[in-house]
Amino acid sequence: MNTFHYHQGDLYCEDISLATIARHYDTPCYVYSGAALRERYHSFSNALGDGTQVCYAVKANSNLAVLRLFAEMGAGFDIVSGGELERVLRAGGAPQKIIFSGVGKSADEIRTALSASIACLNVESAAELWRIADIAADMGLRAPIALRVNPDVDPGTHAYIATGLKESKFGIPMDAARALYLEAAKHPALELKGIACHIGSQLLNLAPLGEAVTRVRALYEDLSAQGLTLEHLDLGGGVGIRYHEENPPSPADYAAVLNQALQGLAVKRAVELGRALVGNAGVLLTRVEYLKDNGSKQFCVVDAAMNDLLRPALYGAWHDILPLRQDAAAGQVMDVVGPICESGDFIAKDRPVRAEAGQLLAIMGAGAYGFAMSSNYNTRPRPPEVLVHGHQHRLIRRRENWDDLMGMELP
Ligand SMILES: Cc1ncc(COP(=O)(O)O)c(C=O)c1O
Ligand SMILES: N[C@@H](CCCC[NH3+])C(=O)O
Repeated sequence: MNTFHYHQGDLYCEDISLATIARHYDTPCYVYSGAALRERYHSFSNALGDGTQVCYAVKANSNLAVLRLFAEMGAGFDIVSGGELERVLRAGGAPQKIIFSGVGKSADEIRTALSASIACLNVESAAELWRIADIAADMGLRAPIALRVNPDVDPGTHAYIATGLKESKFGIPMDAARALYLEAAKHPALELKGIACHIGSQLLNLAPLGEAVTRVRALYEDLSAQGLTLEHLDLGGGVGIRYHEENPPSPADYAAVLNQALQGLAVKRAVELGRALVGNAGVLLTRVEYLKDNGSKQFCVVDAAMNDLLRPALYGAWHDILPLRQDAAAGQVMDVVGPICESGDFIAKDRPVRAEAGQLLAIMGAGAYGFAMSSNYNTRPRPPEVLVHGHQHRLIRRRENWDDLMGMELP
């Protein structure tokens, strides 16, 4: 699907030029394609088939309108906080399709999740398991749980987003999990539902995932042999996308890896996909403020910064930058930087960009972990978010104003 494409020299999102959107909402501004969000969800859910519940990982992009769109298509949700639970419920997500991951669930978050009757809490330590059991007993309920296991595989991704190595804070080591399941099975306030696992994000090679799923299967079969039959396997998320020249796995490749590792096993499956569903459905529009020549180095200073899109500063991540008006002339090699007072505030380093002051640019691949990781650093208002459907555009979150930024009234 050609979501973002040039038409007569102008960059379009679906049937509307991004320059029209930039004029309407000003910059910086996030723009998402409704058609691309739908297409990505359907591609994955069709490839994975009926036995697999696709749970959208809310952390990637938690805009309420985006969540509603996924809820309407039948998605479940993977949440990691009470705030994300509140968002999913407000967006109309079904509680019985919500799974709650994360290493540090507070007592309040656990109580709220149990009151909402969500599908499953993915437990990341023995201490958390017994906290959940105590709270559920106190509420007179049985808590539906899975243990998130740490399969100790190297996902071959950026160290900050690898989660399934034994030195990472996530999950419970396989052997400890085996013993913990048998202990948990005796607790009257715990209902053992499944096994969960997630090895990392932006996976481009799925072999480590296949290995992890094979280890999860072995645990499942071992527990079954001991009389503990679980209902589902939650195989995490992490499918990578193309930011630059990567060759990411297709939904069919992903389904094939899971099917191969689970061949012949009749058990329900869930996946927790974030980036692969939203990453390439969104862009961040920005305007060039100044060109600056420091003698040895040229800079293109734009009005978007690390507070709007943190990925380049945090991971050295690459995002393509396209002009909204195509220009045949060759670009000049520059650093594309924002107005924030940090040398780490860059969108791109040593990038050929054809830019002049006032020109509009699109930072591509910004639909996942873009707005979701934005902040008010340097007291900058967070940008608006806009959803496109065909020629229609709709504001789905307004730009923050000074009152939003101040946070309090002085007496
Ligand atoms: C437990 C869990 N589930 C799902 C995700 C979503 O990952 P991704 O956006 O890479 O699909 C993450 C993030 O890595 C995660 O930690
Ligand atoms: N924030 C990361 C992904 C984190 C995945 C969440 N566990 C990124 O932008 O690539």
